[in-house]
Amino acid sequence: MDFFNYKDQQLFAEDVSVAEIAATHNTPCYIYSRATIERHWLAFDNAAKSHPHLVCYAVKANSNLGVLNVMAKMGSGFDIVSGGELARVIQAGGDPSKVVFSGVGKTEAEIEYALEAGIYCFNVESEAELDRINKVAKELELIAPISIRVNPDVDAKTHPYISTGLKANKFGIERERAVEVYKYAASLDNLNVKGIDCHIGSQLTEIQPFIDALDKVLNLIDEISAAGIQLSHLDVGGGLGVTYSDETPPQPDEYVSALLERVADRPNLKLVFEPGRAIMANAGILVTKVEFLKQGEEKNFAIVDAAMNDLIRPSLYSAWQNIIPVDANLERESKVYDIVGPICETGDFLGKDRDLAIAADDLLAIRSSGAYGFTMSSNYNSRVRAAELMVDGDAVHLVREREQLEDLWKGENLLP
Ligand SMILES: Cc1ncc(COP(=O)(O)O)c(C=O)c1O
Ligand SMILES: N[C@@H](CCCC[NH3+])C(=O)O
Repeated sequence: MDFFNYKDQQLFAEDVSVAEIAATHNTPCYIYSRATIERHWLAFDNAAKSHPHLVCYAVKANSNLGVLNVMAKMGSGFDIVSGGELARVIQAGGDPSKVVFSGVGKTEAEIEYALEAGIYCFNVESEAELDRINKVAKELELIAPISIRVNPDVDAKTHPYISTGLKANKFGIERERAVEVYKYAASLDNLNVKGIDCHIGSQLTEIQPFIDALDKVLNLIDEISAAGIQLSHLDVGGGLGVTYSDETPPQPDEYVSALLERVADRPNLKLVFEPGRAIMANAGILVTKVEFLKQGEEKNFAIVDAAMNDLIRPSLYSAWQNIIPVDANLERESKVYDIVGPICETGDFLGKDRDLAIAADDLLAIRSSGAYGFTMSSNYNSRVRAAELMVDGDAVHLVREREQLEDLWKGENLLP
């Protein structure tokens, strides 16, 4: 079921007309659907019911407090990569004891904050990090729960910028050295070695790389166990892809079932999932208004009021996201356009060569923008950041106000 759909050729978010939201809250704005978030999160959780598990939503995909609050209310765990994300989880009512802390560069201050908050586990990426966590835990007279992220050297067959499980990537510990590093971790007094972790990349559209990585990690768990270290959980990371155009990734329940099959003979090994994109991407759209249509010598441009600072995926990864009219009932001449923003970069585009029937002042919706949309936005060109709205049935909640131009324009005289 798609909660962003046309009714009488008008785009709706659940029960609310997108044009009405744009009229009230202005553009560009992100609109999220609560029902979609819940449906996607539950797809993971329900599919894993038969096995001990924890779904830890990857906060980096979308850290809006309203979004986190929807997840917290369902009992979700969270995968974080900074102290800032932990603060947001706590502010949104999330349970710190269900938080896993990933990332290669945790600072002492972040480790201290997470230890005091009582998180579930640190996913550790190097020996130097083990030493740092041990040191901070000792100073606080606490024991830090840890997993080690292992790099299984599996090709995720995704965009090179978002592939993380190859030897050439900065993430995790090489498979060959893993047992040795586990022994080292177990020798440190203020660490509790609880689990193992792996994450091979994002936007994976095939199941096989996940299975290959899992099999390698299960093998490793046996080796670690033979070395006298018993692990109680396996964090399989995130990375399940979504449909942006014609990709056919496995559905969350297929993905979870395929992984569960491999651990059926390990009923005490808790599985941790870290999905981000699969929950949020298609739970959000970015709405933008056409400012001008411009005829170039070789191309037609639709200059819109959203830009690469609002949604950087097309510029950064050449990502394709569907762009559709909010009102599909307008009489317009159809042309092929590049949809571009006002930023002073040739790379500032949201879509290229799109067949659209539009005119100035029309509204467009950029689909699949709920993940890695607002969280990767910036103030580049001193542009204000978009508002974020959450639709819940027929109610619309402003879950983050648009930044105000005045705040940017006030300026202070910083020179003596
Ligand atoms: C460690 C870790 N976990 C989870 C995720 C979430 O990934 P995705 O949004 O692809 O599910 C990422 C990002 O790729 C990650 O680096
Ligand atoms: N930001 C990326 C995904 C990176 C995943 C984070 N580990 C995207 O938009 O596709």
